[in-house]
Amino acid sequence: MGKKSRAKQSAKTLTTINKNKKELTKLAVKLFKMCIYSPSHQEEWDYYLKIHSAVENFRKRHVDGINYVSSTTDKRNLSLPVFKTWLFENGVEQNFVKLHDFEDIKEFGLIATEDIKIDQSIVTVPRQLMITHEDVKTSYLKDLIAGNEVLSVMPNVCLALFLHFEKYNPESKYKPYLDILPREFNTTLYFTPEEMKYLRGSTALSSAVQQYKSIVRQFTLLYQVFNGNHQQNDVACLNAAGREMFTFDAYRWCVSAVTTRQNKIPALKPENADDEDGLSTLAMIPLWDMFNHDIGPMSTAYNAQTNQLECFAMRDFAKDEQVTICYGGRCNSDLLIHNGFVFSNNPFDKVRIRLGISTQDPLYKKKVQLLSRVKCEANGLFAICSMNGNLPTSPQLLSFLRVFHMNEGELNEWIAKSDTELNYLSEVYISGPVHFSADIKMWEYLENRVNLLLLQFKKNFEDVETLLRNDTISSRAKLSLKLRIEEQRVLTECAGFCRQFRLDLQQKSSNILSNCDSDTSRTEVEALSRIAFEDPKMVNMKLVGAELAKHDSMSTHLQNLELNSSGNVGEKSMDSTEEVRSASEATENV
Ligand SMILES: C[S@@+](CC[C@H](N)C(=O)[O-])C[C@H]1O[C@@H](n2cnc3c(N)ncnc32)[C@H](O)[C@@H]1O
Repeated sequence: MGKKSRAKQSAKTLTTINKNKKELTKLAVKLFKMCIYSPSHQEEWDYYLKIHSAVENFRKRHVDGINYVSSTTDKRNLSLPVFKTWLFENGVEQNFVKLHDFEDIKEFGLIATEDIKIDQSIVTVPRQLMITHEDVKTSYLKDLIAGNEVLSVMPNVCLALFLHFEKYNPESKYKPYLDILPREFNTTLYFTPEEMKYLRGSTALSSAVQQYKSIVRQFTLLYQVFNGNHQQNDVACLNAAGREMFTFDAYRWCVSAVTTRQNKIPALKPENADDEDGLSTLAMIPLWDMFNHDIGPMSTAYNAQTNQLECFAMRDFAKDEQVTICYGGRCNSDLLIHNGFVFSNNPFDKVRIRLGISTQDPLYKKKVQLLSRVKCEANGLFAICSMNGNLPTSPQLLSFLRVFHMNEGELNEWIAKSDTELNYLSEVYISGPVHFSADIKMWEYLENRVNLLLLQFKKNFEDVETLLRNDTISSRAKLSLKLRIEEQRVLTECAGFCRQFRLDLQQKSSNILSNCDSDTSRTEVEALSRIAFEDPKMVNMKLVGAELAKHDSMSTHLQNLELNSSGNVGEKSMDSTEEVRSASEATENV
């Protein structure tokens, strides 16, 4: 080809690229607008299909226009030797554990090189090796973060973006770490509609769609920042390959790397902290984030004197056994959406069910008034918890159900009570005057509601076990199905509890009534009721209720590190389904 025709050809290519870019920017704007919409529960599946298809269209066009060869090998284990040397050279200590490739499940983890005793120190990671939000804020992303509405309030988005730019930084000090990370994840951001469809009928679908929508919205916003016509210095100074390679796939990879591995550690300077208390900052912690999860005590702490993270064995481990840590009390839907796995018989599991007071209810206003005094939504999602020897109901659910069932007289009586007295509404057994008939109705209602959900599931998934054995169904689809099976377990336990508790109440109620006649005063009935509930089981339930309430109001503690998987890389402004979560859950969301 001659000089002239080569020049003509490259001018033509440039025009095509620019045209493609313009079209992509238009598409990004359109996608962004689609993601502002909040679909109703009924619309949510069709809405998800619509966004998913638009994203696929965008992905295809975008990737077609990119010509970049990654320096990272497809095989993760080829990066292991360099990673190990990097850890050693940077002062990471590993005692009695080594990295292992569990090829059959496509996961890395750690195994014991000899017998390990509980509380033995197994891994120590110096702070300099971690990627913290505190550091990201002062990195080359500093100006961009400070001037961007989303980035300035969302530490996890900043971490994701930093991972992205470091991946395309040939000089990155974190390269050995980035190269060892999984090539893709099983978070629901990677699910196709075919894999997601098994979540239909579960409120986990709403959370998964909400997460998908938030990430698409963030992506389209950032895409416009990196591809705008008039780039400010804060963007123009960033690595060109990083900007060019900012695809949806790249972003969901970074987001998933963050949600599956992020953690909170104490901030060095309170003014740099992510929380209002000035305490913590988000961090990615190499090697420690290679531990897989099992149930057990929290066994990692941050040593503020040495500025390193110290991990101890949460139990005894035999030589060659996989060494695990506990990620904390996550329910399975959060684990699936943010961590890409489901844990069987998870004692921290909970299933959120949708409940609401109808606006047509003549007592709607009074019920809303009373509910707002106990900080409970009149319409939203309420948790049914895995029992694990405790109660299946959260304090919020109990308050809601009691208010939901009140007649006008009861509502007036309760509205007149002090805030302290209103706390009784969230106790499993209300001390003081016992409202038998209302509580019997309440437990019966919950039992019926839960049984209805169980029936629906049976109708839709007649033979779920066969589906799980079916080789033509993808492993991600099987994760959705596994979640549904776990939900069934939690709901079945709850229905059993409601039934037993209601029968107990009915029995006690009839015992009391048989000791009364028309002359028995209200005070005497109340005294009899109290005696009826003084049996060990009821007293025990009351204690459990109080314990649970205490637990619910606890936020994650800093010194005991939890893998902070439920910290959504979602927008700060949560939609209505998120807002109704209990206070403890809200604090977990970064
Ligand atoms: C912090 S990383 C642990 C290291 C990870 N296995 C790897 O290969 O890099 C968390 C991820 O490990 C996997 N994982 C951890 N615990 C698990 C478990 N109990 N069952 C299944 N997968 C698990 C999930 O993919 C999760 O997103």
